[in-house]
Amino acid sequence: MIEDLAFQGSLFDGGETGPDLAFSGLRRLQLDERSWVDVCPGWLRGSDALFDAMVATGRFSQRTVKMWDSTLPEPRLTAAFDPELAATGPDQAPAALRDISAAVSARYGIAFDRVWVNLYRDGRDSVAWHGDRNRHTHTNPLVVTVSLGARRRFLLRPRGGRTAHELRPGLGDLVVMGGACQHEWEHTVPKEARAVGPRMSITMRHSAELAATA
Ligand SMILES: O=C(O)CCC(=O)C(=O)O
Ligand SMILES: [Fe+2]
Repeated sequence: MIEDLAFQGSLFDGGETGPDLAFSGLRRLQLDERSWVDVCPGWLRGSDALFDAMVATGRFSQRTVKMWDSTLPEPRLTAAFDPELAATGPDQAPAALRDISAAVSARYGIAFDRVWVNLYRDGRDSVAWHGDRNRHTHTNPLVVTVSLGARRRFLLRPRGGRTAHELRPGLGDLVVMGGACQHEWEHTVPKEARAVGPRMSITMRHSAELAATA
């Protein structure tokens, strides 16, 4: 099944993988006075090759989530990677992860050293409305997402409110959530009834605290 996903991933954005160090086309969506989302369409060239290389690591698995009294399988696959160990260490992660992490770290002035990758196999895979858990350990954390493969809806709403923004990241698009986004807003990748190809999201977070001025 995973091999099928790799094949389908190769239909979109071919060529050699590399981030756009100029971040050309980046625009900031100001959600309110305290929260924002940066969007840079097509930021990662050759995103297909990375999609395939990530699948080939064979590191994806299905975690479980606790819902009230029961434990359920999460409706997506996930894998953790250490960008420092990319290509060299036992992690066997594609070298592109290190380049991506270096590029966003330089741009945003903080080391993105925590990498989680999500694989939405089809429209049945999803993630429910949430703010990322690093909001409990960090003030106004930045959360970077690089999307590979098919476009999926990515929605934002004020915590507990109505959907206010819809993005459709895929194909190497970069999305960065910042300001109070994790505290005061929620995001989701909802299930889709129509046929959708597989999408992968590389999420990067920082373990250090941001400088007060950032
Ligand atoms: O797949 C995405 O773009 C979002 C993933 C996400 O929100 C998360 O893993 O916390
Ligand atoms: Fe999230």
